[in-house]
Formats: sequence, structure tokens, C-alpha cells
Amino acid sequence: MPVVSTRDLTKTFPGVTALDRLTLDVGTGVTGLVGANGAGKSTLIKILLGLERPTSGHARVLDLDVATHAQEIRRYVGYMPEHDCLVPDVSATDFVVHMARMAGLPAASARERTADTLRHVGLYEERYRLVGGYSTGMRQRVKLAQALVHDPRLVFLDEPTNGLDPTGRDEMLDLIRRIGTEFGISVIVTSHLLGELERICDHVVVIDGGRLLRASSTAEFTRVTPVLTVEVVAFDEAGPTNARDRMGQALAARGLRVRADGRCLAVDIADERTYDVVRDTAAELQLGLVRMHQRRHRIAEVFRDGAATPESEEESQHVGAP
Ligand SMILES: Nc1ncnc2c1ncn2[C@@H]1O[C@H](COP(=O)(O)OP(=O)(O)OP(=O)(O)O)[C@@H](O)[C@H]1O
Repeated sequence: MPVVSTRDLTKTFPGVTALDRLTLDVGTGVTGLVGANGAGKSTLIKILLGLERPTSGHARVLDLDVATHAQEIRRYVGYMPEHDCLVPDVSATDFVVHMARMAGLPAASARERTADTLRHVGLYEERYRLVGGYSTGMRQRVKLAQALVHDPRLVFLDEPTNGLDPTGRDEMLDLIRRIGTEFGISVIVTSHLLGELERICDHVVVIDGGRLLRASSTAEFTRVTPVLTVEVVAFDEAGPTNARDRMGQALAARGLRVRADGRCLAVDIADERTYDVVRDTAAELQLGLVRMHQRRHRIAEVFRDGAATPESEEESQHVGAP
């Protein structure tokens, strides 16, 4: 059973179509919802939580209709909003206990669950300090804790790494991954930073202008392609592009299909001997072989090309065609 499914979901604001007949099924696990600013990610989450009404179309969360079961849905679902929702002059404990009570937990279990959850997000030692004195990373963790405190089956995390430095971002991503793997809670996480989602998500959904661009497993997005990325350097004074082009021409003369790919060459793998041909050609031309590895699709290519094909115009430009 999908945790979220939408059918022809449309939301218009005056002059703006935020969601445009979006039809989508999201399964269990950690799913990344990717889109540029204004793509419609937050609007979708708000509709799924029953906080916004769709203009037309249908949506179900955990098999419950958002139009008729919004309150029940919120009992089973946690939500970490994008913007700051914290009260500065209360402690993390008081805030999270309050949110647990709002979610319907009795006082004793609200306190117990709050202590557990703050420990999981790494704030146990600091739990009685006022939130107003917290760093951005700590504030994001409090927001995450309140989304988890009532033991939901599904959490929506809206841009959880916003404003974090690289270390804080890595820690937050690890935490999100653990929510999915250790606690078995399904996660839908939005981000405009594609690399993050490659790291932690099982599935990726890409929306653009309120429409579905692509939905598939991360493995499918980043699968290995039958193309070698090759980078060479010259030991003489010739520049890096010159070395790349000399190598490209020599490989093409040996019957390989080669394209320029920035500083590198993209070489189609004809068979197992392709690796040897590349190595021997570099040696013959007295070029240093900096790298030679099989290429992976990148999620970013979905945005650049409008479809997840590895061949952009730049990459298709042939060098040294015989
Ligand atoms: N309450 C609203 N009134 C009018 N327009 C809105 C409203 N909420 C969203 N929009 C518009 O709908 C579009 C989608 O917005 P949304 O916030 O869902 O995008 P997003 O993908 O979450 O982007 P961001 O990461 O910038 O929040 C945008 O053009 C936005 O300006």
C-alpha cells in the first residue's frame, strides 16, 4: 500500500498554479521530494496534511482520504515545517511535551516520549535549555523531535537541512536515514539540494512547475551507465584541454566513441578491452591517466535535461571524430 497517493491533484492560487494534475504514488521508506523553489513541494505537503484544500483532484495518506480524514491523518503523521515554528522562551523539553500532548499523548507518556526523542536527535544534555539560545542546527533538531514524538508512521520533513553548515547537514541527513532504517518510519523529505537525496533516499520524486517530472528508485536514477569517464593530463606544457583532445582523437582513431565532458572524456564501453585501450593510449601519448571510472547517472541530470538521460549537448559534442 502506498503511504501517499494523489490523483490529478491541482492547486491554484490567484495567478499561480502550484500543483498541476499531479498523479503520484509514494511507497514506504525514505523518499526525496525534489524541486526548485516554487515547484510546489510545500503546497503538496500542506494538502496531504489537510492544511490546504486542493482546487481539484484527490489525495490519500496511509490510505485515508485527506478531504474527509485530515484529523486522523495528523495522528499518524509527523510534520517538520520549513520555517521556524519554535517559541524562544521555553525549553526543548517543554515545547516537545506540549506538541506531544497536542498529538493526544497522556501527560506521563508525553514526558517519557519527549526524553526518548530528544535523546535520539542528540539534544538530551541540552533539553532544559531555552530554545532561544540554541544554534540553527539544534533548532532544526527540536523541530525534528516534535515531528517524531507521537511515534508517527510517516513524517514529512520540509527542507530539514536549511541553514545548516556542512557538518550539521551531514548529521541531519544521518538522523533522517536512521528514522527510516532503525525506527521503520516512512519519510518524505524535501530538498533543492540534489546530492543530499542521492545519499539518503530509497526513492526520488521530482516535481517541476507543479507537475511530476519523474518518480523512481534512487538506484535507478544513479545507475551505472556503459560509459567511462576518463581524465588525462599532459606532463609537457600543453594545457589540459589539449591533452583531452589528443587523447580523444587517439581513442576515436582506435574505433571508440568519445565525447568531451568538461575536462574529461566520456568513452562508450564497447567491451572489456576498452579499459586496456584507454590505458595503453594514454601511455603511448605519454599522458597521465588521472581517472578512469564507470559513469553514474546523477539526479541533477533530470533538471538539466528535462529527463534522466546522461547525454546533454555538451556531452554529445564529439571530439576527434575520425
Ligand atoms: N498561500 C499562497 N498564496 C499564493 N501563492 C502561493 C501560496 N502558497 C504557495 N504559493 C505559490 O505556489 C507556488 C508553489 O509554492 P510552494 O511553496 O509549494 O513551492 P516549494 O516547491 O515548496 O518552494 P519553496 O522551497 O520555495 O517553498 C509558488 O509560485 C508560490 O509562490
